[in-house]
Amino acid sequence: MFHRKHGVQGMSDSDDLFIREDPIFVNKELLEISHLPDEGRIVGRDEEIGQLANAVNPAIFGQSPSNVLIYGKTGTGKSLCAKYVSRRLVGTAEEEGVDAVFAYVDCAQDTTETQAVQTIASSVNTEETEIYIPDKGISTATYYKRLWRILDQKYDVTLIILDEIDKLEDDAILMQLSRAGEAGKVTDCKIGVMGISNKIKYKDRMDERVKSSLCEREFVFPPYNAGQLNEIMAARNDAFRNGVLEDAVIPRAAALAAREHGDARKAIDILRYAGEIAQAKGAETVREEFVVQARERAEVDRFRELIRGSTPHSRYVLQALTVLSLEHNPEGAYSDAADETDGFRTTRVYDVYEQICRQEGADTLSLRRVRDLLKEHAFLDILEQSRHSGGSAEGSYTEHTLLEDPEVVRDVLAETVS
Ligand SMILES: Nc1ncnc2c1ncn2[C@@H]1O[C@H](COP(=O)(O)OP(=O)(O)OP(=O)(O)O)[C@@H](O)[C@H]1O
Repeated sequence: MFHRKHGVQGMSDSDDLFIREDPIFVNKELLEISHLPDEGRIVGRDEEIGQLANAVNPAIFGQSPSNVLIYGKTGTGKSLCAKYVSRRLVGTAEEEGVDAVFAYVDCAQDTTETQAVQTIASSVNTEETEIYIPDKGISTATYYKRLWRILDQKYDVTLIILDEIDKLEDDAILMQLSRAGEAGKVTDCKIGVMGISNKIKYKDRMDERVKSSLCEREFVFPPYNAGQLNEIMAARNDAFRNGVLEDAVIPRAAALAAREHGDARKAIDILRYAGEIAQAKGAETVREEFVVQARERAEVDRFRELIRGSTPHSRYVLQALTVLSLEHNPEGAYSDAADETDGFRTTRVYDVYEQICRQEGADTLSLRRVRDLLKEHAFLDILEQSRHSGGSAEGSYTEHTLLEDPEVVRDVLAETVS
């Protein structure tokens, strides 16, 4: 009986179990982070795009492009501009009769040399080469051999984008890529590397030889201001149905994102989440009040993304500061205003860090290394550092204040415990 009734209902032409038309979004892909906008939608990066293009320009004549390193805080358009310039370069080179290709590697995903070389080889390979690149099961050396053969056989120029290059376990692949030509492994194809990092000190860790060959040109992308974030979002407002997005939403989201980090990813996330909140509430329009809730969600996501693939010690250091912040400001007492919480001196953070290492059964890093890790977190606005003068007896010292909500940090760190 039930089946029959259900069947009849299912067959009627007005089954309202599913929503057939999204009432809020009409083209939601525009708000997906992986979406690569067209030129008209890239805002405030003309200069950076021009400089990058200039660095790789020789490639369109089949000559060696400069190797570049792009630095900047998260969400400043580094990956976007690198991919955009590479895509245009391949098109222009083709018009000039030069076979060009680019490969994109997310080094937070492909952290080992083998994974990275496999990704490059499989992304530039085509059926014509009749070379097989298995997902796994062959040695790193064999992946390289096959990669060099593909490059020689098919291309005049190859650009390799290594995003989050600092997440690579070591410099081995950089060494190989930078020396492929001179070592005679690849004779007919020029290789250019675009490294991307949000660790401003990354270069200091590089092997000297790799550094001199890979850092021919360096660019630093600044954070966006509210006006630019406004434009970036406005250029994608056709993700929403006509008339659904209330006028105050984008300016509010832009103001929030600019005040905190100038991060376009976060701004776009806020906009998408505000739409999803409207959907979930069955609201007819996306209202300004949804932006505040959306921001909280975007903040958690942003933090999760920031520490994705970070080293255990980088997380222990953060955990130490979080423990101190929570002790100082017990559950629920945290306020958004960072200046209401006191900072903690490096030595205090280090003491707690040592305890955490003991619990985790890990050896401790030196105080100097921990200081560097704290600096890296400060660059990404996870924490803030302030210098204090302790008087003649004490000398000056640094204090660290967590800028993220310590409860969010604690929860996200707990998810990623190895
Ligand atoms: N100038 C811009 N115009 C339009 N969209 C932008 C712009 N800059 C960034 N975006 C968008 O913001 C998001 C984040 O940008 P992107 O991934 O390039 O940042 P990133 O600097 O590489 O950050 P991360 O270091 O976290 O990887 C993407 O969806 C991108 O399309």
